[in-house]
Amino acid sequence: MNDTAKAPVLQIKGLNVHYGYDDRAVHVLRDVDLTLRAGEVLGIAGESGCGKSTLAYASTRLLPPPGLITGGEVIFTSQRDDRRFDLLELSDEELRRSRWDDTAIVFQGAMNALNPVYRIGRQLIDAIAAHRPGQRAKEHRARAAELLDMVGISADRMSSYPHQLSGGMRQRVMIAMALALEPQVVIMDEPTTALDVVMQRQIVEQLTRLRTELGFSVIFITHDVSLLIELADRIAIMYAGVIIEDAPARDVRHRPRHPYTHGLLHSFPPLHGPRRELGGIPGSPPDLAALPRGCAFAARCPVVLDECADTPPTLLRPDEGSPRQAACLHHAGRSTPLPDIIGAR
Ligand SMILES: Nc1ncnc2c1ncn2[C@@H]1O[C@H](COP(=O)(O)OP(=O)(O)OP(=O)(O)O)[C@@H](O)[C@H]1O
Repeated sequence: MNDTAKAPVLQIKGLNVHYGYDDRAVHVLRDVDLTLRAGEVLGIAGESGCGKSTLAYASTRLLPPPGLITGGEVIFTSQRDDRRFDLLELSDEELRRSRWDDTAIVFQGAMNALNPVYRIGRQLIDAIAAHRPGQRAKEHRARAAELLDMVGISADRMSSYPHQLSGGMRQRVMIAMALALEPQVVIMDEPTTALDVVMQRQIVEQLTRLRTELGFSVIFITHDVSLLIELADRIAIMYAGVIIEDAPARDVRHRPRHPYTHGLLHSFPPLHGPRRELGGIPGSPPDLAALPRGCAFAARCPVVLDECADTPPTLLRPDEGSPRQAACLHHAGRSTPLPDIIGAR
């Protein structure tokens, strides 16, 4: 089955977020469209401040003030029954029922969200019991032990307090908690960033295995595109609050279309394969409160054209049915195969 043939499980459509109110509000997410398909790992990468966390929070209705969703839809389509709804339209009660059961979230620094005064077994059991009140305590306990085992932590650790576990183990407990109710979608925002490379690698491998075993879909957010290349089926690159490239991971790796993607790839050492020269991207992202009229990346772009200053590029497919999209004037209106402009220069 090709990438676009799988059923969509989460469709983010025209999502807009502002921070602040009145004429001082800053438009942070601008018309974001993104589709997560059944069983897929969709990676989202971009430098700090480009809106990745805002996207995760907004699409799960967890955006704290002064963030405000100012437009769009987040359609969840269950793969197990015939439920289909816009998460942004749910009542608080409906949202409470859907959260963790349909969509679970592991946030940045989630390992610090464990309560220091309760044993980890207790915290897992409480989370399961809150959503499965019909089950017996014995079943909750067995499920908690099974979940810990799934993430490679022995069940006798149930009686440990969070401070008795390493950072990597605590993060795995949080992943176990997210998987407790067998959600169909798991959103992970920088789940491995605070960990060392070895632990990061172990968690990513574990996640890949669990995804295959349990069949959930993942949105994995990180600033490290090299990590996504290992893990994701598809990668969306964000810059200044918009998606600027969305393509299968292998295409992002071998033939990035957007000069920003190309720059990101040369900002992190690859986890595998030949070494490449690390250049980084000179300059820094623009102030979202004062975006330029044309392409937001123009000032940093190594292949900028004159018209980039005035014409904002839109996310386009080279042709109907292509799994790739890029928002760059170099690619606008061209048919496949797109010339690899960046490589050619
Ligand atoms: N509470 C807030 N009030 C005002 N602006 C905010 C607030 N939180 C975030 N922003 C702005 O929104 C933009 C996007 O931030 P966001 O945290 O979503 O980016 P990110 O890509 O996840 O970055 P990081 O990787 O550093 O978490 C940034 O420019 C930030 O300054």
